[in-house]
Amino acid sequence: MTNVRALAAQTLFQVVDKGQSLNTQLPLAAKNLSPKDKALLQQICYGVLRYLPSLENYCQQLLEKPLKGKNRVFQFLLYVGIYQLQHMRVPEHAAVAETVNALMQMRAGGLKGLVNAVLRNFQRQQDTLEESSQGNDVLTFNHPGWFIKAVKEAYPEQWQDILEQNQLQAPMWLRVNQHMGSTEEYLEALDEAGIRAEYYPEYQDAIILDKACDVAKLPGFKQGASSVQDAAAQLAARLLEPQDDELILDACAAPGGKTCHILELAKANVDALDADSDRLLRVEQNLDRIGLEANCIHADASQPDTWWNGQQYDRILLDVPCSATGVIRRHPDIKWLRRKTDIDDLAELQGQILKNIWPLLKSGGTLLYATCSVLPKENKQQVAQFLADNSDAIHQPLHESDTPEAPGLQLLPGLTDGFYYAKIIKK
Ligand SMILES: C[S@@+](CC[C@H](N)C(=O)[O-])C[C@H]1O[C@@H](n2cnc3c(N)ncnc32)[C@H](O)[C@@H]1O
Repeated sequence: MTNVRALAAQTLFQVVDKGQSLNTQLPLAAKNLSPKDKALLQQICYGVLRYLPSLENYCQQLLEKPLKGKNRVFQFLLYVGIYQLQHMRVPEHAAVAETVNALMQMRAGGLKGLVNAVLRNFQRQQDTLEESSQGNDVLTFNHPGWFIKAVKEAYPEQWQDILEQNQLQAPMWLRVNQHMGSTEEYLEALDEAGIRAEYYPEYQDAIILDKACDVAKLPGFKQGASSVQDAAAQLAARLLEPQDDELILDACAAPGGKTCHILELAKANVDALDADSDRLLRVEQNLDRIGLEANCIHADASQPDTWWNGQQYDRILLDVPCSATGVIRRHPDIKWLRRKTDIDDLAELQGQILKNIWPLLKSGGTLLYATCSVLPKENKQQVAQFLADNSDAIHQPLHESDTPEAPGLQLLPGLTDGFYYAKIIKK
């Protein structure tokens, strides 16, 4: 099947109804597409996931009854059609023609009349339909209700801004490999290659590109001169402050962005651990490209007795599994795949990993706890509880208002992704 709209409808059905991640479904759907069609498929899938509640609301009003059972996938095709009309400014005749072509390819020509009518009625009634979202937070901000409530509670002043940022396309940040040259030098190389970029000195190794570009066009990418990594994620290695010859544990390492950064900053001995063997392979691939080495271990960080050799670490990075609610703009499927109950389960797992990894740290050693979440339960509440439970854990402030009761540095999505860091030293 090569019709991009049909592929988008199938992909969205797999993600929203079948709970599959967009990261796994998109490459499967895009396998035989040209680069241009790949980009279109991605744009449509990201867009529909960004505006799903609104699209559902319009269809609810435009259809007598929702499409169900074996016709359910065509409900997603309607979302694709409406998304094109509302956000991509595709002319009505083209949006209808392309969507009908998709129907033909999906062997559902019988739905032509219905799809035609829904898309044309959407155009006619667009203003009224859009007004029907007013006063409803879920339809206004296009996030699940439980998440809006949690963000409102945690950030009474900033909740709207956070939700609006999540709807935007994320910028492309690079990490410059300090082994191979300075950030300023790489900025010059980008300029020579005609790639416009900017440097924010507070994110020492990071450069933001004006426009996302194919990594093959980046100077020295193949040789490891730079990597794609958000500036907030780049703070991990800098805050950990790795030193030459130290023994360091990166306990949840895959796909290895932070492992590579640690090794770019120091000639350290790094154990890179992950519970997912497929993802651990990606750590090895990333290390290979950069030409650095770590000891990759497939194991469960919450059960050190199954893999630890008894040698304590100088530094530990705990980039724990989390809700990923700080990176929704990069992964809009997170909004629909995460459930409210997942947060309690994740917080329990994070607490378990933190507790069981702590004995592996040397006296005087540093532990950096990190998540790409914006939810306090996974972040400051988690670390505050840990500090209260462990008298040998000394809280190390990362900024002026970082206290043991409300510990850590919480970055919200905007210039960078949403991230959380807390630094703890062992007595
Ligand atoms: C946030 S990601 C890590 C990202 C990584 N640090 C980087 O910068 O590329 C969390 C990782 O934790 C791994 N993970 C989940 N549960 C784990 C466990 N019990 N022990 C070790 N790793 C685990 C997941 O497979 C996932 O790769």
